Amino acid sequence: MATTLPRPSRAPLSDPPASLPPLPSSRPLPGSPKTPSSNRTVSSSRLPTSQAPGKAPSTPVPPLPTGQLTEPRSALPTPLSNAPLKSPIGRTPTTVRKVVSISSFPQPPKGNGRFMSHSSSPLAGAQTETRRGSADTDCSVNRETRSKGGKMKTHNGGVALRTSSLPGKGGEPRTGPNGRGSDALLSIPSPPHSRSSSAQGSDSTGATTLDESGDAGNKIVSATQDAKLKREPSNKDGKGNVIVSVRIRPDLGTAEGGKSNEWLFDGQKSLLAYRGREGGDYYYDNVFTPDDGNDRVYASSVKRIVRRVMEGYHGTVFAYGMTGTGKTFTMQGTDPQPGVIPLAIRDIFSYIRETPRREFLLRVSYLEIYNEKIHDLLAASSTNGAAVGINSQEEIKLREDSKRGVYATPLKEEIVQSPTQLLRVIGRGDMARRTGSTQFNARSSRSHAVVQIVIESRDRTGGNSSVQGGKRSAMNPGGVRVSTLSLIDLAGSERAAESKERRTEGAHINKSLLTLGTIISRLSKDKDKSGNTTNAEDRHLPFRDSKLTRLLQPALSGNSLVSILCTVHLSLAASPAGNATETLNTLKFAARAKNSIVSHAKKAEESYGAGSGDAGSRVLLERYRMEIQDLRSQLENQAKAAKDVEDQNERIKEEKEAEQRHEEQILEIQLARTALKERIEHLTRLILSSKSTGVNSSRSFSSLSTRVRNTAASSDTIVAKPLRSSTSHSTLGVPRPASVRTSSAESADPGSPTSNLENSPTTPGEMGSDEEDSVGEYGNGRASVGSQVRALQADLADRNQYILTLERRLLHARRSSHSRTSLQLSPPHRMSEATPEDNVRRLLDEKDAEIFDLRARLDDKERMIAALRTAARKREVAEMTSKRNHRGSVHSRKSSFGSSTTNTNPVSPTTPSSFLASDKRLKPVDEVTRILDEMLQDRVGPGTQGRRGTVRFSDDIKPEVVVDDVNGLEIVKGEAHAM
Ligand SMILES: Nc1ncnc2c1ncn2[C@@H]1O[C@H](COP(=O)(O)OP(=O)(O)OP(=O)(O)O)[C@@H](O)[C@H]1O
Repeated sequence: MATTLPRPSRAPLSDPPASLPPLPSSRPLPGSPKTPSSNRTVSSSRLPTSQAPGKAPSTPVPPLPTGQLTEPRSALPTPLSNAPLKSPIGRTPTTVRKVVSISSFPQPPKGNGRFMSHSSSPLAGAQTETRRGSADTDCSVNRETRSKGGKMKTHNGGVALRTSSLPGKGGEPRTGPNGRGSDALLSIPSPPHSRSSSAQGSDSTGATTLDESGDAGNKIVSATQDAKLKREPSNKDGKGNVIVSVRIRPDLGTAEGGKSNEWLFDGQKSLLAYRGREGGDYYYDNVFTPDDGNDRVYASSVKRIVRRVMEGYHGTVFAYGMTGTGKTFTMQGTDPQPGVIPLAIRDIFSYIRETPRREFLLRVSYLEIYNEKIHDLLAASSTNGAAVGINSQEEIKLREDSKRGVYATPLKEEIVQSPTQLLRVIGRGDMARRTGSTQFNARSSRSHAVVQIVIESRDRTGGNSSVQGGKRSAMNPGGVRVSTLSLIDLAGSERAAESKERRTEGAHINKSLLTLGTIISRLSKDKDKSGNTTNAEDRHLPFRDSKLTRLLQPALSGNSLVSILCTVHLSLAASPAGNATETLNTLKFAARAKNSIVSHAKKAEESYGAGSGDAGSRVLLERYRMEIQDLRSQLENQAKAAKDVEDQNERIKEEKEAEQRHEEQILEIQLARTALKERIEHLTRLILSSKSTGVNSSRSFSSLSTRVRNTAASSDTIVAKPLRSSTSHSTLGVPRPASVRTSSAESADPGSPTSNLENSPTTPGEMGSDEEDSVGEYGNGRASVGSQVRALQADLADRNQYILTLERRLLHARRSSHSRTSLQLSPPHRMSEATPEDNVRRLLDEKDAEIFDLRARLDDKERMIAALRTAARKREVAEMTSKRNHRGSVHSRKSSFGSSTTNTNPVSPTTPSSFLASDKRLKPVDEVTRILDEMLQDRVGPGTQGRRGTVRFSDDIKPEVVVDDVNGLEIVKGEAHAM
């Protein structure tokens, strides 16, 4: 079985590190040991060709000693049955000078590969079946550009090497042209000290694997170890933690260089061979032919890393190569052919869309290292493509942090939310980047440009919430994971330039690239069991010798997944200018990188809280979440406070309104009381007291008593009918019974009607019996005075009661009036115009006017009452006088004089004859009183203008005018009813 086959020996990558990359001078780099080519040369003619294609050898082959130079291929016990290398013109290449042994390189893809010389590439389309997967296609299925026939193309287009021994599709064992039977190596375990180990279950190349758990580093077998070390299973997809690819730039139809049969490549086998001096076969994870577009380059070498970055790993992609070979084209691309950066951005956002359970925050920075100085390309504004103010920037330094690693500061970072925005930001940085014309590139990048996309992500549902002492609930999302994708377009290495500026730039560029090469080279040196380099000098890795290597330190030290895209231009390499060395150096750099970078990339840990220090505070997602929480609670508090204030204002407003209403009511009551008191005083003054002139006459009192009795007897209704009833009768339009108001009670207190009420007779019977008692007790005029006083007191009590009623009604009227006024003011437009003060003022004015009106009317009526009282008093006096006279005449007639009763109209000295003359026309006092009451009712009826409760005469009852001749007053009589 092929699995027992030992590995064929490999030529070690023993080229001196100093030779990579080349210095601008054309002279060989010092200390650049050369492996004797004779020992390394394999004549293609000596390669076994007899074996049938696809057939693996059955004979086990012992491994060659480590470091041993390759034997001629024909001598190798290799299962290969390589076809002879042929030039397109049928010339068999004489030698394959060196077989570059990269033990961990991925195996060539299945199928019938075919080596092609570079120059044949334009024709390759006719011979190859190109089935490039879209950029979305997974790498493992995307390498379907298959050249039929297993031919290796030469640069000038010839078929150089037939790799008929390669297996076809279907996972058959496959051997490389140099005898690397992948399956042959499967069962050989890696030694403990091997730097090349694959994580279990990882999907990677034999050399580098992605360690999902992040524990085991993935190691690369150095070339020197290659022969003796056992091989890891090789992954045909060539994907791992470190992916090294070489891209061959197509000729663009210009006379850029020469054609050569010395350069051969086979994209299918990821092989690039140089048949010239110091040449050899170089295997990589990918060799992209000139036919391969950016999408294929991305899908095979970067896509997987981008996905891993989204999952929490750090990733670094950089393009390396001499000037004009297509680094910028590969990284940026063009509109029809977007490069790695735009394709990565597209995938980043696709991943975000496909992962709803996590939330993301993206920020981007863009810097360039120009002449060993770092410039922020986003901080510099650009005008018409020219960087403005880039030189006046604050110096950007590199710092190191245990969490962040090496980083540039201060550096502007922009938060981006869409692919378009991200592309726009990067495009802005591109505008600010330095470019210049070189010998091989009209628009050459003169600086190393680093786009850094920081991805913060967090599980929305809380993730492993228990880690925080169980305090985090589902409401609190999980910890924040921060990963970084660095996309680097290095400046091109260049030989001596003509202009001074270009030379200075070139010197810096080459120095940094040289340092990078040195580090890569030293990393690939032999290591002892503990992983230390055996050579003491090689233990020192000069990361600090250049800004570029310092910045790349975390990635080169294994913290990151790495994809190196090396670009070559074989036409240039074959040009008479002698760029073959440069191209070779690029290939060697790529080979060493593949062989030396140990990536033990781990998923970034999730962090909780904003943390402390710069590293912690950079977790913007967490900071923003906390800020959002903080702002939310502030908002809630403010809303609560606002509501409290609103409630308080409402309460204050209500209290003010209530207070105002209360004040208004008090004012109204006071006004009403004042008015009523005044009226009572008036009325009290009008009522005759016992001390009044004329009342103290005994004759008068006796006659008064008689009159009262007579009046009471003549009337069906009893005196001292409470005015309450009178009022209600009046209101209902029913004629009120007459009341007797014939005397005054000096002691009556208008302010305390209750006390008067208590003493006042409430029933007609009481009143009547009192009168009778009084008459009976005294039997003269004096006896009736007491009765009169009681009657007056009763009358006063009634009036007080009446006042109370009036007060209530007045209050009620005010309220109704107030509410009507409010309603009138209520329309929105008026409300918005009138302030509450205006309303109150207007209301007060109305009330004042009303009070004034009422007072005026009250005055009128009081004057009328006064006149009527006077008239009534005179009439009563006259009556009493006439009765006394009558009794006297009867008595005298009965006794001695026998005087006649014909004189019915005796003239009293106190009674004017005119009053007596008008006796017939005068109406009883109680009727007048009733009219007055009704008039008073009119005064206090509901409504300010007496609309309701106003006393009106009905149409069918004509008011009767009684003329008081004594006072010259006209008294209107008539049955009234409330309207
Ligand atoms: N694969 C390719 N297909 C088509 N054109 C390409 C390809 N690669 C490079 N080119 C073209 O070659 C020219 C030089 O390429 P580019 O500027 O990318 O080289 P570079 O390596 O970035 O050079 P420098 O280091 O000087 O910046 C450009 O015009 C570019 O469009």
